[in-house]
Amino acid sequence: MGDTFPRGLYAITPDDADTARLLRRVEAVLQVGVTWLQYRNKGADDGLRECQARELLSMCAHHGVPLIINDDWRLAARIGADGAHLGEDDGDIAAAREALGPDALLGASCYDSVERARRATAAGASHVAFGAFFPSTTKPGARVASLSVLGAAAGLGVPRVAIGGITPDNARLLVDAGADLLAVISGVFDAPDPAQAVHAYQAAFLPSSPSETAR
Ligand SMILES: Cc1ncc(COP(=O)(O)OP(=O)(O)O)c(N)n1
Ligand SMILES: Cc1nc(C(=O)O)sc1CCOP(=O)(O)O
Ligand SMILES: [Mg+2]
Repeated sequence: MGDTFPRGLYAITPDDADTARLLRRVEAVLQVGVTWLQYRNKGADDGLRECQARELLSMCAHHGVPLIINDDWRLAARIGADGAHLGEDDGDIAAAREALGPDALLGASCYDSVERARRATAAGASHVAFGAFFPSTTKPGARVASLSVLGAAAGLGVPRVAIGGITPDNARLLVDAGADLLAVISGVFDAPDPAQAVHAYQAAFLPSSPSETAR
């Protein structure tokens, strides 16, 4: 069943008030290829967020990459984005599903709770996110999740996203534990070479080489 789920890198934008610079940074990553992009900007006012979201949506459409809007399903609906991501303080999943329609990507933050993921899926979430699995410089206060939550959520029938402090070095651990998508901010956008970092995350989804499995 999980064979048909989307897999790969789910890049999330860093807070950047300079729209031209943000678009350059994202373009470099989209050129290599990511599975999904999330627009997240915790520092922008409503006007800047809508402007940046609209620019990113047209860039993502050009690259064939779905754009998911963090926090604000109304903004996602207004601009025709591909979906929204909601945490525990970001509104009602069922209301968002109703507004966005049956085909929208609708993610729910589930932290370390399979029960929360079960409820979110029943309310209309199309995928569920767990984390933080490792210390995150972006969100130092994030709640901690254990690897076992990914396996425990396998039966929900929706893709499982892992987030929080994910680096190319720990990425395979999460994929092996059941993550379908790896959601990453700093590991991509703060990397000295973001394009090279994208390749490194993509490698975590490839089968292990025979020399690695023999070890
Ligand atoms: C893919 C993904 N997973 C989790 C989050 C975190 O959502 P939330 O808890 O609402 O925190 P903020 O991102 O809004 O600070 C996410 N954005 N994306
Ligand atoms: C936005 C966010 N949510 C988290 C959660 O655990 O729900 S961790 C996190 C930060 C992710 O950024 P980085 O890849 O730089 O660690
Ligand atoms: Mg949120």
